[in-house]
Amino acid sequence: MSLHVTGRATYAPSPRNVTNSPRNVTNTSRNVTSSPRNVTNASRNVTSSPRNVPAHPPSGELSPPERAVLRGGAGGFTLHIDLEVGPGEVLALLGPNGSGKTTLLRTIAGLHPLDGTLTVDGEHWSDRSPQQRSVGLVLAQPLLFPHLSALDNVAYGLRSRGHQRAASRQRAYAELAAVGMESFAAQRPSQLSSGQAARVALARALAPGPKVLLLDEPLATLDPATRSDIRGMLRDRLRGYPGCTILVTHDTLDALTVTDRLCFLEGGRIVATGSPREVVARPTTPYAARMVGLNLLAAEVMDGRVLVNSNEIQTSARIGDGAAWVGIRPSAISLWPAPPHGSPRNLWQLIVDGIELSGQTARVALTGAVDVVAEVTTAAVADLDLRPGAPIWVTVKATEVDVYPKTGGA
Ligand SMILES: Nc1ncnc2c1ncn2[C@@H]1O[C@H](COP(=O)(O)OP(=O)(O)OP(=O)(O)O)[C@@H](O)[C@H]1O
Repeated sequence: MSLHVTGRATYAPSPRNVTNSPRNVTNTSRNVTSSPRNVTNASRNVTSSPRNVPAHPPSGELSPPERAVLRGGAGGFTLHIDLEVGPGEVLALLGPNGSGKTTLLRTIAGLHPLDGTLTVDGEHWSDRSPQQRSVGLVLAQPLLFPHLSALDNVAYGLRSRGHQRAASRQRAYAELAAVGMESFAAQRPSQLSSGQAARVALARALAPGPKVLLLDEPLATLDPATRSDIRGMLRDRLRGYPGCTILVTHDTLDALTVTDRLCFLEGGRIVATGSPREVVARPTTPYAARMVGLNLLAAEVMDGRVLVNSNEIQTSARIGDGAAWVGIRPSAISLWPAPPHGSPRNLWQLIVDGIELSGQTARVALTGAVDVVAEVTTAAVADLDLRPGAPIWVTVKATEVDVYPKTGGA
């Protein structure tokens, strides 16, 4: 099973979009909460539930932020995509708000038109209706049918595809067992915790054996402890799934621990891809660097000298001339009240821009000749009397500065 999607998906700038937009159907909170039908079979949203499709919402009915989202901004939006997902591969789709992640999922599910081609398992899907696509979908809200048991929620997709009741329930039971929920088979959604409901939602999406599994921030609404639990379950369950999975997330841990490959979207384009290991070691976009907590500086290498904002950076790395990235781990940055002496190192006097505490560690944003974040102990914050606006001496050993070409890395 493999998936290849290439082409464009566009939202026109015209406000007329509001009346036709598929986004009206699945993504506004009104639709999501009003009908669980939205979830189990993406196609149903569009065709079979008029309740969900406000044909001509009176202009006063939408709030200004809702209208802005539906319009896609004054200039509209175009997703340019060329993406392959291999058999059994779990791909993380990452990027800032509005970069096109959900649009890509919707395009694959057939809920948004594609000007291009989509092949899955060698079959052309571009002209198929959403109903004809073998897609499982999980959203942030599990949206289970409240009047059905967990078992019948999971069996629903099979039943609606014409499978016998007994066979559907047997399969549904196996799917519940695969996510550790067999003992909750008879429970109604109102009797389940948020984590249990998330497990049932995954079982429901996988029960019909879809070729493609689309997960749009499935852990986003869970509390941290449940999230960590469900993240482990997701990783285990997906390991045995032969189809193609795309997981949209804003969470670094989800991306690094659940997926095989990371794909970064920005402004509707793929700007970087790489394995979790590659992205952690050498991110190539500021967004990716922030996600993995690395300082990333745009540099130019000229005659072997590495320049950031015309400041030379000392590094033991050697690369050819041209555009490059400089990567510095926050923990490799040392702060001093006065300039220290010693081995070859970078020395700057910078200004403290902000301080964030997390347990025993503080992240100190620094600005000046270079803009970096340093990670120090909270004790150091007190000892150095760090506060926004204060000058501070900053060193980084040459051996701690990685330099790589802008075209390399992930
Ligand atoms: N129905 C629509 N009509 C017009 N523009 C839309 C519509 N839906 C989304 N857009 C615009 O398309 C762009 C991409 O939106 P999309 O929801 O795909 O982003 P995203 O990366 O999933 O964002 P987030 O992380 O906030 O969920 C945004 O500029 C958005 O405003």
